[in-house]
Amino acid sequence: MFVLVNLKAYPCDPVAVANAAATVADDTDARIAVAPQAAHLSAVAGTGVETWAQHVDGVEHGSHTGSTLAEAVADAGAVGTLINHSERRLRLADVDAGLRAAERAGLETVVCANNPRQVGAATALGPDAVAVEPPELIGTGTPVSQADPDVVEDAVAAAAAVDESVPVLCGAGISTGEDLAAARELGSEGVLLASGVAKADDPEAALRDLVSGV
Ligand SMILES: O=C[C@H](O)COP(=O)(O)O
Repeated sequence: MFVLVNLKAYPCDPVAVANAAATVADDTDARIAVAPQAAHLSAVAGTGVETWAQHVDGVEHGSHTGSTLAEAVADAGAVGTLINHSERRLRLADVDAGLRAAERAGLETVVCANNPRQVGAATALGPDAVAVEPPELIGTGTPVSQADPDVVEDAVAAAAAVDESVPVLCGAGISTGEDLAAARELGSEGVLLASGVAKADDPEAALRDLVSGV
């Protein structure tokens, strides 16, 4: 199971969370990655934790003020990127362009989708993985894997119908080992989570609990 921790724009200490994630990953052999704000990528990568971007734009080097360039993200130490997070939704053409930019820069990709139909469409664009996240459960602490198991199973089926080699992650409200174990039972190969770690008083303890479900 892949545990991808998105720090969003939460007021946590990204380096402290990254150090906690690196420690837990080393102790447990779990695959844990942290996706901080773009401005914090270098600092987070400096901890040795697997580092992901929250977004890249579908642009190349050139006149693109304010954009997030895939090559710059990779130079800062990221090895992967989210695309089309529910809080950073893109048009289909921009998801495609973001994927091609990430590929060009050698970044692994997870394309997010709100429901199984979108998972099928996202899979057709050729990402390394897709993640299903019902927007209404994001940030609620109510885990998708227990509150809405059908959406996870249907997402796994939707991705497999397009390309069986593309793994499915699930996210929204995941915070415990029990939530992660439930996700795995439904066919998910990883979890995308944020508040359960970024807002935890003790991120290391939160991560240890999570990976107990691996
Ligand atoms: O990127 C993470 C997801 O939006 C889930 O957020 P959450 O774990 O706070 O529900």
